[in-house]
Amino acid sequence: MLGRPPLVPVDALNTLSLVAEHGESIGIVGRNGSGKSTLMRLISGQSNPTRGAVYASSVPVMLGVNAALVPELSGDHNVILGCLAMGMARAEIDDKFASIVELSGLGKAIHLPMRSYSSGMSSRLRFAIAASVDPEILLIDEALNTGDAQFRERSMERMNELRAKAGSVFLVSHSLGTIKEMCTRTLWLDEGDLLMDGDPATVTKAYLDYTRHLTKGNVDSAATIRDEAVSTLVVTEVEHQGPGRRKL
Ligand SMILES: Nc1ncnc2c1ncn2[C@@H]1O[C@H](COP(=O)(O)OP(=O)(O)OP(=O)(O)O)[C@@H](O)[C@H]1O
Repeated sequence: MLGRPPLVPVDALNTLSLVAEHGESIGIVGRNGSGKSTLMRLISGQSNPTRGAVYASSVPVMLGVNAALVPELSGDHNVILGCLAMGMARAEIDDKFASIVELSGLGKAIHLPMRSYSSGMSSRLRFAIAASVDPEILLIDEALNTGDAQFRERSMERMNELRAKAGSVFLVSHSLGTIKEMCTRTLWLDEGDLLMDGDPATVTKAYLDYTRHLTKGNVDSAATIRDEAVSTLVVTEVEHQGPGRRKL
């Protein structure tokens, strides 16, 4: 039968509460569909929570400028457009222009229309534009991390620089090595629930144990690991913030 597809409500993320301190680099791990990107979108303000609120000392910036770019325009015009969309003044764009083009590694292709780029080339340009901001609160979703080996290395360098400058970083990654290497704290999400919030080595070990048991079909032992993880959670109560803070 033709007609409208049924609307299916999805609880992408259930009630959770946490405080990120200045200087923390917080990794987020979890299976596909566990709510990691949703949490990042809530923190960045790209989505609004159905209930609750996010308070931040400055505007959190997600590494990515997808919506702003125009395929018909050349790479260099898109650099300007992307930077304007991120709120940069023209003088700042002029200062940063050369380094953005260099980071993109596109060479002469920067003068060609973006629609002529391969998907890897487009990602490189997007990343180079996005990485030109120096936010206090930085959000990195691994899904953005594309490109060839050479570009990955260069983008990692720039990400490390950004992380070093930023006050707080949130990093979503399926690479537990990256999480352990780069983060001071790790959150484990599963089916929209926050299961664990602690040091990266402990949390990634529990998560890995859990997925191994699930892969082997040991549903009961996986559930035990899940329950143990949840029992370590300490509920953070966040009070309504006073002046100087903004509700996002
Ligand atoms: N725009 C959307 N419309 C409907 N459901 C959505 C939408 N975005 C996310 N979801 C659902 O919300 C849940 C959480 O998705 P989310 O993208 O946050 O997961 P994730 O942990 O980032 O997954 P992955 O590791 O696959 O990137 C999933 O069940 C997903 O299907």
